Parts: sequence; structure tokens; C-alpha cells
Amino acid sequence: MIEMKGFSFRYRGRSDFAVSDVDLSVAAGTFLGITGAAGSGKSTLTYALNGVVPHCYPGDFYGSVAVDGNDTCETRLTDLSRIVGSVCQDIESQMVTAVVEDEVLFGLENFGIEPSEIEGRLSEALLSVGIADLRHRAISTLSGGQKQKVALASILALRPRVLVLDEPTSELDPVSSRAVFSFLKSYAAENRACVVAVEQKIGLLAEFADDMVVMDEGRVALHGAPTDLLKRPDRLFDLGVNVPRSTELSNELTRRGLYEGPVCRSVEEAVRAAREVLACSNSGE
Ligand SMILES: Nc1ncnc2c1ncn2[C@@H]1O[C@H](COP(=O)(O)OP(=O)(O)OP(=O)(O)O)[C@@H](O)[C@H]1O
Repeated sequence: MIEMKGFSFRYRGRSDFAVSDVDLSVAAGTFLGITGAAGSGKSTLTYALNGVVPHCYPGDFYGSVAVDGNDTCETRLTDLSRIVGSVCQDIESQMVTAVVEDEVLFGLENFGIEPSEIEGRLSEALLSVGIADLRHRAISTLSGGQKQKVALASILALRPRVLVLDEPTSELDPVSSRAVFSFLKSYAAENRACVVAVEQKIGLLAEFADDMVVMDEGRVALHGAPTDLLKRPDRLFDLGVNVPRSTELSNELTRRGLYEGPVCRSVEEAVRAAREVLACSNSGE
């Protein structure tokens, strides 16, 4: 669904490359998480997927990027937007109407969705991110997290085959963040879609993403299953990424030969691991 081959990009006027020599292949049905230190090129990767690079930000573009078989350089932004739905970091700039319902309707009407389908898509999108009750609210009265959910619902209503999200939970509380990520995982699997999310909260990413990329100075430094990457806390630390405390605990228990289970990504998993270790030590006494 996504094919990047030798992709490099340097913004006009910059001497250094924002992204260098990235090869990335993402199959339909995959939820890919991207993390890494500030300025490592995460957003630029997402811009290459939705066509913002090079259509809006000019510069030197090398290699190729294709989504669902369409070369992003050669495909017009309006055509790309029918395949790739994006939620950017700056939510305010994404809002074009004053009321939640109108915000979702705006995209549906612009995409020429059949009138008979509109109500179903609108209510389903609001429900999927847990904001059905905000349908008639003025956007100016919403919190940052609620606005983030409106932006996500507006894109989900369009049912894109590729969904690109730049820090979609930055304004959300932990419960809402997990709910959104859990929904995104099922969205990818059930629709054979690709979801690509840039996220700093690596525990959250590791819990829900199928595949994870860690960027460093414009390059892919690590790429693999999240649970495999979490077993390398020192390398992650060098790349500016801290593993969750729960992961530190399970890695340490494994290192001491006390625990052989999977790496922990959340407090719940760490509690389970700790219980397992205690049960073993009690039975051994
Ligand atoms: N519009 C732009 N014009 C010029 N340089 C840019 C532009 N956007 C990003 N850059 C540069 O490209 C490099 C990668 O930036 P990018 O925003 O892709 O990284 P990031 O990992 O998403 O960072 P952050 O986590 O801070 O959002 C940085 O050196 C940045 O200064």
C-alpha cells in the first residue's frame, strides 16, 4: 500500500536533508508507528505520504514514494487526498467551519459522497472517536483534545485507504489516547487500510502498532515489531526515545533470569508479569 524507495528530501534553502535514503514498504492492513527525537524527520515522512512534500513544500526530492500504486510526485494533491487522509499537528489550521457537525459534513460534501450515505458516515465517525455528544457544539468552545477528535472524525468519515496522523494524541488524556489507538488498529485491520501515526508515547505505540520505525537524523534507525524494539532500551535511549517504566521492569526481570514472558508495554502488562514472577518464586519456596 505504501512504497518508499530511496526517498530523500531537502527543503528548499536548507543545506541538510530532512530525510535521507528511506526504504519503507507498508502492507495493507498495517498500523505503522513512527517515533524518534525532535527534528529526526518524522513529519517530513508523513508529508511525503500525503503529498505536502513536494507539492506544498518545494525542495530536492530523490527516490520515489507511492501510495496505493500512485506516485505522490506525479499525482495531484486533490487526487491524493481521496486516498490519503491526514491529521496534522496543527489542528487549528485544519478546522474550516464553526460547528462540529459542519466540520465533518464539509469533507463528505466536498468528496461528493451520496446524500443517502452522509448521515450514516457522520454519526459513525463521531461515535468512533467518542464525540457523538459534541455534534452540535461550536468548535471554538472545545478543548484541545476534543478538537483533535473532531479532526480525526472528519478524516475517518471519508474512509481513506491510507490514514496519516502526526501526533494524534498530543492533547488527549491516557484513556482517550488508548481508545483512539485501539480504534485505529481495528480501522487498519478491518478495512485493509494503512494507518501511519507519528507518536512520542512509545508505550502506546508499542501496544497497538503492528510495525514501528524509529527515525534518527532523517534516516530509519530501527524498524521492526514494537516488542522486538522495546528489548533494546539502550539503543532507543541513544536515539532519544525512552522506553516505558513497565518495559524497563520486564527487561530487567528477563535480564536476571526471573521472567521469560513477552516484553511489557503497559502497567497492566507489568502487573501481570510481576504476579507471574511472584507466583513462581512462591511455588519454588
Ligand atoms: N518547512 C520546512 N522548511 C525547512 N526545513 C524544515 C521544514 N520542516 C522541517 N524542516 C527541517 O527538516 C528536519 C526534519 O524536521 P521534521 O519536522 O520532519 O522532524 P520531526 O521528527 O517531525 O520533528 P518534531 O518531532 O519536532 O516535529 C529538521 O531539521 C527541520 O528543521
